[in-house]
Amino acid sequence: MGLLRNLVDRSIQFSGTAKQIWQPTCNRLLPSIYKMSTNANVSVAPSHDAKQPILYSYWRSSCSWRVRIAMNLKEIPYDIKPISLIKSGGEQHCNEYREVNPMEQVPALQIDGHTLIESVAIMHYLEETRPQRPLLPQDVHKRAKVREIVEIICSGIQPLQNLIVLIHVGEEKKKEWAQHWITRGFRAVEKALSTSAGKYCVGDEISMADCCLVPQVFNARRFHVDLRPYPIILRIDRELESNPAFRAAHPSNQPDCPPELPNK
Ligand SMILES: O=C(O)/C=C\C(=O)CC(=O)CC(=O)O
Repeated sequence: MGLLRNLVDRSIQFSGTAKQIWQPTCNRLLPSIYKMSTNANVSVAPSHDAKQPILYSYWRSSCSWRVRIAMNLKEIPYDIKPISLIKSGGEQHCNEYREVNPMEQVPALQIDGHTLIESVAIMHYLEETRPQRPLLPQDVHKRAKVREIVEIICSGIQPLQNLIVLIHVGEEKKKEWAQHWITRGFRAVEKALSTSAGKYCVGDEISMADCCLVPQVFNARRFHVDLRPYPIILRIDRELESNPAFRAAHPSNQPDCPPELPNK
């Protein structure tokens, strides 16, 4: 399996025709390969095992992605139930899903007989019930720093550039709008990191802040934000790129990722 995984991992270095042929195959293979190595069960149907958590997720929802990373880091087995935010006007708005998440957003997590919504609340629940591989530091000041970075991203950036807001802003203005709010927030994140970062956002241990940062960097790239003014953000993103828990949670490794990635 190590060899196969290595081969698939290396496919991201391919370019041109080789990439066109190999990449769709990889997109299909990766979920099962990562499933073998990270416990993330990516079957589309809900699990028959009532104890197995179900994560309602969309491949490039950054909020779903945060939770996928946290689940993978803590090695919690789970099934993914994809909710398409775009198909037929958005499956998140259908009556059945509104019962799961009245906010009509992803993620939602069914776990321990409860349905939880809101990615940060979910990460805290996981932290409190599954303390293995902690995502908050012991030191109170470091914990405050983690929460500060989480808050900047999850309250100060992402909600301003999420799908419902961009639909409201309109096709013509959405890129500039997203760039404005991401740039404003990343200035603050970079400043926070200048005193808190070690190898990762806060010191040398991966925390909730890293679970939130990496998906937000993906969004920044999607909206063509100039990331050169944020060298610490870029360094940490690069550092985490090869981490198996982060790789398995990446949009391109999700069962609902389209074979041809949309370019906007
Ligand atoms: O594929 C799409 O076009 C629709 C939805 C998204 O991107 C997800 C978001 O709303 C962005 C986010 O989670 O930050």
